Amino acid sequence: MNGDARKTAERLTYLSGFGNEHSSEAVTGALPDGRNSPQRAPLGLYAEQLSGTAFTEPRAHNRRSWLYRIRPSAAHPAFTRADNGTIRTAPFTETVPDPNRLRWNPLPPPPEGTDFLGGLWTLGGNGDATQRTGMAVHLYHANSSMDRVFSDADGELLIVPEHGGLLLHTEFGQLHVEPAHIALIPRGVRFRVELLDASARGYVCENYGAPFRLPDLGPIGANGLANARDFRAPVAAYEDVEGPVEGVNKFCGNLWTATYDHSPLDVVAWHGNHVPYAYDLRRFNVIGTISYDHPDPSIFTVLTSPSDTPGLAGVDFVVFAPRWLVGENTFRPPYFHRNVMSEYMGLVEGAYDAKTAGPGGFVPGGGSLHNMMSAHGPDQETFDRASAAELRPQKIDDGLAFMFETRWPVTTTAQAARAEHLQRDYDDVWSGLQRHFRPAG
Ligand SMILES: O=C(O)Cc1cc(O)ccc1O
Ligand SMILES: [Fe+2]
Repeated sequence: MNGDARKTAERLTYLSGFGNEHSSEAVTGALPDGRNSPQRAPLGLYAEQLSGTAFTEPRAHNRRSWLYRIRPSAAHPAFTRADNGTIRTAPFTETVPDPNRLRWNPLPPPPEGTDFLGGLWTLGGNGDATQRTGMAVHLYHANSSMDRVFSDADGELLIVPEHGGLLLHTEFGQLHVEPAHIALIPRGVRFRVELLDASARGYVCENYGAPFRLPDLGPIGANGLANARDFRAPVAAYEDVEGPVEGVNKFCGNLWTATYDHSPLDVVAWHGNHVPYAYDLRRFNVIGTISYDHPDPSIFTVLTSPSDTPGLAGVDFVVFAPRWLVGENTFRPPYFHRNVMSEYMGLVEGAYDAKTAGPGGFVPGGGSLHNMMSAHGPDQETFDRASAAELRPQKIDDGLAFMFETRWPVTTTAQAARAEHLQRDYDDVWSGLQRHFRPAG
């Protein structure tokens, strides 16, 4: 337990909103007035732009921030290659794409002294980081805080803690996340992860494509799903540390390291819209049927990374949050289906309404992969129970599951395909489904 860090974490204040032009200064007067790059930036700081989209992308999607820092990021020696550990990056070519339904138990505990970066373990993904397409699914299990600073040039990181609180020290300031929260670290933003508990476990979606944004709401209207004001951006906070600090950079799939002679988390003020966020998934405004049928899970989209085809996401982040089920004459759990999209699902707490809970099932920290067109849906127990249930209004409040849903099939890494914690009997959850057909009615 890290008491001091927890106190710091609990006292943090934040800026509200998603995609705004935020601005923050840790020292009054550090932000230049009326221009981004004056001849001499205030307080002897260096001005630096960090781009999240091409300069020329449409204004509505353009992402960039201006950072005012003690030293410019350019002040570093050459990077040299470091061991990639258990991190893999797209293209994923270690195995062939698998049409089977796959499910894993949680990652086993790592050796003592494993930090967030060392504890990152790639399950699989798609696309190509050098083409800025696709995504990766990683898990993490760590028992030590980072004393190095990480940045990912390949994509943005959506962190979904399942166990253990995290204090994220980023260039933009600090963010505190606990299980049932998410953190979003944009491409290239440097950060280190301090653990608030003895260990930390969770999931990471690495998005190589367009930055995650809030989905359009269409006929839902101007409010609902994840409300922008519930996203929290950090206030500026800087480390004024002289002395060696290791910086690790993931670039086109490989880790590279350099020893800085100062902390690169030295941003005294910033403004812009390419910023990290935290969001509490319990704030998600769940919308569902108040008449009949089970709505498609797109209604639960928190964030989407669009591709070049409207409506076809590179990856959607979808949450199955506590909600009421009231559908009349309706099979209420997720239906049987074959989806053209590929679905990786994880569980933050409790149980999921399409799967029986318990050891050997879909458990917190575990995950399932239903690749495109794979036939899946409720397991036999769930089907039998829900087909016979009395359809009173029913509150689902015993779990928090999520899905990374992507337009491309997910190819697993060799370590995921061979993992000890892969459930080799997963198909059995559907094997007991009986025929009930009565041609005579
Ligand atoms: O497979 C799953 O459990 C995810 C899912 C949930 C749902 O409510 C409808 C479709 C779907 O793929
Ligand atoms: Fe599904």
